[in-house]
Amino acid sequence: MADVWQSSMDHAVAVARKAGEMVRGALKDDRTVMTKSSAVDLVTQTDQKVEQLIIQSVKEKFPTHRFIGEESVAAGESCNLTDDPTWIIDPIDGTTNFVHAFPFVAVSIGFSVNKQVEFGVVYSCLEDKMFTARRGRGAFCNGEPLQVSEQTDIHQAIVATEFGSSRDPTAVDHIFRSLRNILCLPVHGVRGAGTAAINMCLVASGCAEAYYEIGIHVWDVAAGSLIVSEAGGVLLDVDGGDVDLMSRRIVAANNRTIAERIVKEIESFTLQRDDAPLQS
Ligand SMILES: O=P(O)(O)O[C@H]1[C@H](O)[C@@H](O)[C@H](O)[C@H](O)[C@@H]1O
Ligand SMILES: [Mg+2]
Ligand SMILES: [Mg+2]
Repeated sequence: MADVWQSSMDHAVAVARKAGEMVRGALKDDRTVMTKSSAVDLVTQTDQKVEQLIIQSVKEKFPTHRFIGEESVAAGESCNLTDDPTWIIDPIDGTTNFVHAFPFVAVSIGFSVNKQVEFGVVYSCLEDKMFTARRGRGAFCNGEPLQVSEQTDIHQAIVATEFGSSRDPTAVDHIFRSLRNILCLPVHGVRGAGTAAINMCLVASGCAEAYYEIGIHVWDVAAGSLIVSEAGGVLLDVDGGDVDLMSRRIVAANNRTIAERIVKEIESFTLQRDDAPLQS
């Protein structure tokens, strides 16, 4: 049966590739670092230019579609997911990596309809890996099918996580205690690529058993969440309930056994939701 969202997905792949070229081109040149929510929440002109490139090109082709873009939200746009077709964009996932030329940087584009992610595209542009997933039709990297790891023993797992961009001491204490719990299980290792989207693609590829983080935003994980689930993985909230992409918390794992084991070790905390009303 023809796929009603195929042309949108094709466009997402094409524009992610174009965006990736822009990111690669700017890697050595763009040193105009600005900050957002904290001194370590970085943004560059390239983040802003790439988001504009993606939004403009989508608007020309699909004028009725809506957008949630990281840099547009930073500039004051609302972050509400409606039932309308919505492009959820992180122009550079891994801006800190980009600024330091640390070689994991992604363009992440999720597309949701009726609040459900229909396709996800993560272009790891320095590795030239194009990760894609279409709901119900599997996940791929450069056209090759992806499958999560079969490991069910947490002691033989690699777990990915990040420290995030908050330096609030209470939040950092929670993060460290969770990390300590997980390290001391013990697990084989803890890793972090510096980007939520690539961490999730590593789970989808079977290279890591799980990824969890508190503090991410919907644009970090919209595309990656579908890539993980279409590769056979599971998504949970850090308290073990259903994942909520607006809640800023996620566990993505190869299977439920690993996901639930990790949940037991996470010291959870709550942050302001992405869709909280704007403060005037
Ligand atoms: O701001 P960008 O788009 O680079 O994304 C974020 C990462 O994806 C997080 O995992 C990570 O922990 C950081 O919070 C980082 O900000
Ligand atoms: Mg991001
Ligand atoms: Mg970003």
